[in-house]
Order: sequence, then structure tokens, then C-alpha cells
Amino acid sequence: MNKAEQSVLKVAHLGIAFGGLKAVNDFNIEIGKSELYGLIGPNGAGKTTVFNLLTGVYEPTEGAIFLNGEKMNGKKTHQMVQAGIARTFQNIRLFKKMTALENVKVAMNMSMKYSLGSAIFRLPSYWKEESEVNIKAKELLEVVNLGDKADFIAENLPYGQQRRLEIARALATGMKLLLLDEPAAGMNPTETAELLDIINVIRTKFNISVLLIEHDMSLVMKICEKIQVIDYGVTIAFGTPAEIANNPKVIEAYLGKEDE
Ligand SMILES: Nc1ncnc2c1ncn2[C@@H]1O[C@H](COP(=O)(O)OP(=O)(O)OP(=O)(O)O)[C@@H](O)[C@H]1O
Repeated sequence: MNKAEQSVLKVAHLGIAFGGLKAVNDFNIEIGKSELYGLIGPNGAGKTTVFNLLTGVYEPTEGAIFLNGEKMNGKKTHQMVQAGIARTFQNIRLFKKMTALENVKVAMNMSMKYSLGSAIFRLPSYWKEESEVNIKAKELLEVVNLGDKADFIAENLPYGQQRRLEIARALATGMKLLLLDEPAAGMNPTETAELLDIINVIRTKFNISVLLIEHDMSLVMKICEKIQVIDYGVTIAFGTPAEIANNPKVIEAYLGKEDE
């Protein structure tokens, strides 16, 4: 089987312009099952815009997005989630007043089967689904090492744990591709190491592909199989971590920005 047949995500010549500014231009990427790719670039390079295109927040002005072979252009965010793309945000979006378990259950509810009628009248089918959801939600909390925090109110959890809860919520949607937008931002080294383990579990246990935006270079270099570098919306390099670390264009892009 060639890569095109098995790829989870295939993006061809993707582009978007805001007024005169081409924020993303001729962006191409292909990610297979369980693969972990990094997307890096200086501030304002267009990374978050790529994620907004992949999640239906923006509609591309050029190019195409395929998820498991299905064309996704023009789909709304909830349709993208249903099709299997999930995302965590730079700024955590949790239901702050809900418990950790409730947060995961809300994310799972999007795919629950019981009808509104059975929920209102509390029919046996409702309770069966409800207990299955409880078990599944608890399992997902275990995956992100929050098994003992199920009844904690989200906003009372330390920052690193809130970020992990965000990942559990993304897992709860049953996705095939996880987009991680700076998941290590604001984390201390211990939390970052733990996050790294969780990302590996997500891939090995759930066979999920991951596209990671991250400013923490050591993290990117450690876990990504391939790295794509963009600057001013254009891909300037693609390769293994070692290739990227020694690429003069990449070094120039980062140093140039630092000079500014
Ligand atoms: N909705 C929008 N309207 C107009 N311009 C936008 C919009 N969204 C992004 N841009 C512009 O597109 C360019 C790319 O921004 P983007 O946020 O994608 O960069 P980034 O690589 O994620 O940066 P950072 O690392 O700082 O988060 C920037 O010049 C930004 O100002």
C-alpha cells in the first residue's frame, strides 16, 4: 500500500489570504497512521492559521484537505470533529466549573447514541449508555494520568493537569488526527516529560496521528519523526529532526527573527 492510500491527512497546495496577506501559501503535508509530525516556524509564520484551516475555522482560498481520503474543504468545525480531527488550543478551553470527569463526558456526548427521548424518560438504554460513558471517560482520564482527579473541578487543577485534561477531551471525540497547538507552553520540565509520555501513549494505544505546533525545540526534536518549517506562510524546509537542525534556511529564519 502506498502512502497516499494509507495517509490519514493529505493536504495539497493549501492557501489562504487575509486581504493582501497570504498567511499560508502552497502548503502540502501528508501524515500516515500513528505518525507524529511537527510544524514549526517563527512567530507569525502561519502555523495557527494552518490549524484553523484544518479544523474548518477558516475556509481555504486555495488547495484541498483530505482526511482518510475524504475531501474536507468547506466543512464546518463540528463536521471536522465528526470526521476525526481534534485539536487542543493555545489557551485552554475547558468547562472550568465542571469536574474533570464531566469535561470528558461532555466531549463524548457528541458521539453518544441514546435518543433524547430515552434521556428525558431515563429508559434502561439511557442508563446503559450512561454507565458505559462513565467507564470510558474514566479510562481516558487514566490515559492522561488524571485517574485520581475525576471529581476535581477543572479550574482547581494545576496548569499542567488542565492541559492534560484538554487532551483527554480531544481523545473523547474519537479522533484519528490530533492537532496539538503548543501543548508544552507554560509547563515545567517534569510536566513536559509527562506530556511526552502521554503523546506516545496516544499514538501507540490509540493509533492516532499527531501534528504538533511547538516552540519548545528540544521537545519537537525529541519526538517528531518529520518536521515541516514554515516562514511567512511558505514551507522552507521539511525533513527529519537532524536534517532540520542543520538546515541553513531554518537557522536563518529563526536568527533573522531574533535580530528583529
Ligand atoms: N483572522 C485573521 N485576519 C487577518 N490576519 C490574520 C488572521 N489570522 C492570522 N493572521 C495573520 O496571518 C499571519 C500568520 O499568523 P499565525 O497566527 O497563523 O502565525 P503563527 O505561526 O501561529 O504565530 P505564533 O507562533 O506567534 O502563534 C500573521 O501575519 C497574522 O497576523
